[in-house]
Amino acid sequence: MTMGTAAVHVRGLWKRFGQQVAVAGVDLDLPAGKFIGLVGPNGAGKTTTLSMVTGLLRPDQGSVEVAGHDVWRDPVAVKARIGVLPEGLRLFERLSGRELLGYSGRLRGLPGDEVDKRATQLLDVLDLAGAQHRLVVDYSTGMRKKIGLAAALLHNPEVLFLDEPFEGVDPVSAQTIRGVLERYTGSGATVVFSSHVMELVESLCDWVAVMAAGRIRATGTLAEVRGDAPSLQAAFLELVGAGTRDTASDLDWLGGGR
Ligand SMILES: Nc1ncnc2c1ncn2[C@@H]1O[C@H](COP(=O)(O)OP(=O)(O)OP(=O)(O)O)[C@@H](O)[C@H]1O
Repeated sequence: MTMGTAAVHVRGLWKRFGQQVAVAGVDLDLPAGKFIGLVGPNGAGKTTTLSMVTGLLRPDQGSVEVAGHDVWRDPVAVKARIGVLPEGLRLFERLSGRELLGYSGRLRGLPGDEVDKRATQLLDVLDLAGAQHRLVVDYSTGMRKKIGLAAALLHNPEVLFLDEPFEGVDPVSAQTIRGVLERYTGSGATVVFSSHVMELVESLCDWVAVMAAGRIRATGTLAEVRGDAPSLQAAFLELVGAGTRDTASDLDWLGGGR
């Protein structure tokens, strides 16, 4: 696909869980070649939206195209072109890091020697070379995110989806992940990641979509979404209509040692 077109094109997306409306009519065009943040408070519908966009959860209504292909009519074409690091990532715990990459690469149809070459490079860049023969079950949270990221990147996808990729990751690993992602978008690929940490989104993304209560509240470049507000955080609080609840008097019993 060419630069300037939409990497993700969503129309009229809905998802209900019983009475709970998780996603309430989302329209979204995410530009290709950008580092994109999907931001919103807890429960905004980010994970539900990303699950529907990546073909993991069937929408009640609406259509999704990724890299020019319909996610629900042409799932194989879409899955070949995307990488996903889902929330609460499940990994094959009894494989070593290297075995996990070997397995992922073969599932993606890559030849064995190519998988080996790419796995060695990814393990190296992500600082996992020393732990490559340890079982994934013994990996720390940050190591799990990194090996999950390596598995999601192995087949060089056009679009990479990451649900809270920095949660539970220390600053050194975060910097490593960030370097890999910046290099990847620098070559024209698209990253879409969800987060509720505004500082992170502000420092990483060129483009953001703000979500609250199942709807998209704003989209555009950081400058466009920030507008006149002093920070993305301030713009965000205004957009999602955060109340000025008096927490201090609500919790008058808390603190002070007596
Ligand atoms: N499987 C499910 N069954 C019932 N309700 C669900 C389910 N998945 C999500 N929800 C509800 O849908 C809403 C949106 O949830 P979602 O996980 O998409 O939000 P989120 O923006 O990713 O939040 P967070 O930042 O806390 O992960 C929430 O109210 C949640 O309780």
